[in-house]
Amino acid sequence: ATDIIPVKEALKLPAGSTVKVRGWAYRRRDLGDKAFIVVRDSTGIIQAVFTPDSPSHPDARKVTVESSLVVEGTLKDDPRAPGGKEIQGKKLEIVHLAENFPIRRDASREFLLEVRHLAVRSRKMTSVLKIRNTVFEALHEWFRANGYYEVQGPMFVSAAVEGGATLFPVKYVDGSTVYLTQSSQFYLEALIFSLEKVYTVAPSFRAEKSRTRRHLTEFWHAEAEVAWTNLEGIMKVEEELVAHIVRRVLEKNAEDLELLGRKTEILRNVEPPFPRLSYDKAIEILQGKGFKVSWGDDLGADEERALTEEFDRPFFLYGFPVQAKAFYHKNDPSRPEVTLSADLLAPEGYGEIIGGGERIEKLEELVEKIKSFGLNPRDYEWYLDLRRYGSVPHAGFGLGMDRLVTWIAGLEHIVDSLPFPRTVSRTYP
Ligand SMILES: NC(=O)C[C@H]([NH3+])C(=O)NS(=O)(=O)OC[C@H]1O[C@@H](n2cnc3c(N)ncnc32)[C@H](O)[C@@H]1O
Ligand SMILES: [Mg+2]
Repeated sequence: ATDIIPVKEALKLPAGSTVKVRGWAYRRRDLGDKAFIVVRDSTGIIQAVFTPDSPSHPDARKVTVESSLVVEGTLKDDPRAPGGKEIQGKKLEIVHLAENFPIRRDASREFLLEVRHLAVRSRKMTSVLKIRNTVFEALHEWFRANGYYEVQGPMFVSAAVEGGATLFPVKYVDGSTVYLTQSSQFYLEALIFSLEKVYTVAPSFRAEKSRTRRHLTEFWHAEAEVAWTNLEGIMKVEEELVAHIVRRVLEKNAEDLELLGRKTEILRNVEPPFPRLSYDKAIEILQGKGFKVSWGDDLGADEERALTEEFDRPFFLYGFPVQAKAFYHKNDPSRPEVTLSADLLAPEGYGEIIGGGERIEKLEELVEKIKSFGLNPRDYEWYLDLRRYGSVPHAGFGLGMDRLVTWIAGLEHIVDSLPFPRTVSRTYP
């Protein structure tokens, strides 16, 4: 009996080989009395043709798109077929005859989101998911190879990390109101007193009102925290990590990047050290480009997009004004109006993929900062405790995994970077 092999392996065999593959009918058409079925499995697609002399010909003509099946036959070279080979079908087992598959080639973007549970079968989505897999795998690989411990923070939390405006309140079992986590940062800061270098990969939740191509309401957030280090130290971690991830995708997903039509030259520039641009200089550049920005303003997607035009690789934007960053950022002692913060911006218009910096390690300074932001120190009691018992200089960052995948894969919209996106207007399927 012939063993079932992946489509990708079958395509490597010489003409005349007997092959057996299984998967789903990706395409289906009849040409005269020949029944053509393009079989898809997780490794690729291959065309099979059944002619009237094959006992399976009647079944082949019954096959509908997305029917699950097993096909056996002899390989023949055919430059017109995908992968340059075609199976001369001998045997066909229909595992399940699909009902009328609702996705057509001209399906709208909105419809494809509505039936995302079926649209994930597309070759584009399959390639994106393989790239996403490599991004997550490479991130864990780098952290593990560099002495970090993987830890987990809670998803139910009691206070905002990144401002109250994007908190999702949840009615807890005891009737109290808690929130979905915006960031595991504070919990990582607690854990460095045990493990010194920690990271986590978990969902974070933001009730973002803005409909943009880079905001989700639930996104995958890789965060790290490192004791004894500073802004420069954490930027070095970030650039080595991102360079490692991009290198791995270039190594392992060349075919996927090609299927997506992704030009990869710029990804080959992703080697440390990344350029560093001060916020001051960024404001000058933007004003020079005609943007109506003044020093102190936060920078939005348009401003970031304009800045990325100055670079052909990811770059750090550092030294944000105090009022443009969250309360926990440490003020620069030599210039108290700015923080020891840095965002990492991806080129080609993608903008911010990482936010991070040095944390305030002195109790009094942190209490003052919390109050100056109009927040109540009592809401941050346990976080303040971390400054009462052997406080240390420390820094960390948060990397948006979906944004990173969007940039590396060269996607139009962040919703295309993960299987089941959650946005302002979508929580289905
Ligand atoms: N441990 C830390 O220092 C992380 C810090 N508390 C934090 O949450 N920073 S951040 O708000 O800039 O978010 C970090 C990154 O998280 C991503 N991010 C942030 N918000 C979103 C939304 N809404 N959708 C998708 N991705 C998002 C984006 O890449 C940001 O650069
Ligand atoms: Mg940010």
